[in-house]
Amino acid sequence: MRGTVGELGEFGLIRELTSRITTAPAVRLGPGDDAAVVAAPDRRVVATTDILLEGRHFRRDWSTAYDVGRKGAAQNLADIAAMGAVPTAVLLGLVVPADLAATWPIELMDGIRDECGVAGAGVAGGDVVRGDLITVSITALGDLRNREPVTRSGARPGDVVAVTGWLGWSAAGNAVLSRGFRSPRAFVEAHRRPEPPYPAGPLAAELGATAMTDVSDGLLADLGHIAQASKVRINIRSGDLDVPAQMSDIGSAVGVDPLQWVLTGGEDHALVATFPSETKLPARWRRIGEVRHPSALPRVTVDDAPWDAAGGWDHFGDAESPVTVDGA
Ligand SMILES: Nc1ncnc2c1ncn2[C@@H]1O[C@H](COP(=O)(O)OP(=O)(O)OP(=O)(O)O)[C@@H](O)[C@H]1O
Ligand SMILES: Cc1ncc(C[n+]2csc(CCOP(=O)(O)O)c2C)c(N)n1
Ligand SMILES: [Mg+2]
Repeated sequence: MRGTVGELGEFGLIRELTSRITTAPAVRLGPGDDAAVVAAPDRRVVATTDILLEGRHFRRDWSTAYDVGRKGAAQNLADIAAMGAVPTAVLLGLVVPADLAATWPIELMDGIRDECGVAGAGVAGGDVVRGDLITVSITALGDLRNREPVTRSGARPGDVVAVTGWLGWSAAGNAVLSRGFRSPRAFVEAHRRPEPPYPAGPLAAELGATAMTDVSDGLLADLGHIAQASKVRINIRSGDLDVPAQMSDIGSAVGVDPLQWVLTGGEDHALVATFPSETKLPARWRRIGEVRHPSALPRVTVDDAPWDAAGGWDHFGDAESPVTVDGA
């Protein structure tokens, strides 16, 4: 594909994008009509939306269009899994400049399609608009399969806190990239393409998880949402967190405590959940803490003490990008 988006035109672009998607069981009527038709066997639909903005969520010199597609789909599909649901379909709202190479949105769509394929979902439709900054707005739908949704508000004192998936890898990759390096590759790749453990969400629901969320803003920040919604305190035991040797090496090289990445780095989309203490945790879930009664301490503590360094990502916070600004 040669030329720009402007040369292709709106309908030419839509034709290129939709010609690349594959079928999925839940998408009964895909792109091409005024709206799509998506099966909802449970009769309740789980729905979520997330925006990726060029410069804020991704940089074209750090990530390929394909990577951005994988990541944009992943962060939405992870939200569906975090409700204990199975992803069914996504819709793509896309803003692109007219002078953008046409290959960019096409490769983006390839990434979205492939990540949807990992999670079992399909692309049901979307919209394209011309604008100055690339904006990728994805909406994902999911099915509860006759189970109750796992909300943020069900954690109870005595529950155990467990996590599955990666923590701190994306933030370490971000730190590497923002210093102008391209390696170690594993961390850079983790930043470009998170790997949420999709099937673990419905499995946790099946096992009676009392609360769950995906880690998008940082473990402490996202557990803070659970603690607040559940009116409890959550304590994390730092000794139970995995800090890989290579992450420590990067930390030493750039002068950041790697535990800061594990505790406050977002974008890995690990799943963190609370379970009744007697639950036998499935393989790959690691126990990292426990739910306590509220006290004078902050809602989330590390080793039963306040965590004084930056807590996580806030788009409107003072330290807007706590994991990229020298890791503090
Ligand atoms: N503009 C908005 N209008 C209505 N509800 C919103 C809006 N922005 C956020 N929310 C709601 O607020 C809640 C928290 O949103 P948030 O974006 O923090 O969750 P998330 O998608 O899990 O996190 P992340 O965006 O970091 O992936 C969600 O239920 C979301 O639907
Ligand atoms: C170029 C660039 N700079 C910084 C970051 C880091 N970052 C951006 S948004 C976010 C939290 C989740 O956002 P949201 O709540 O919108 O899902 C994080 C950790 C990045 N990915 N790319
Ligand atoms: Mg989430």
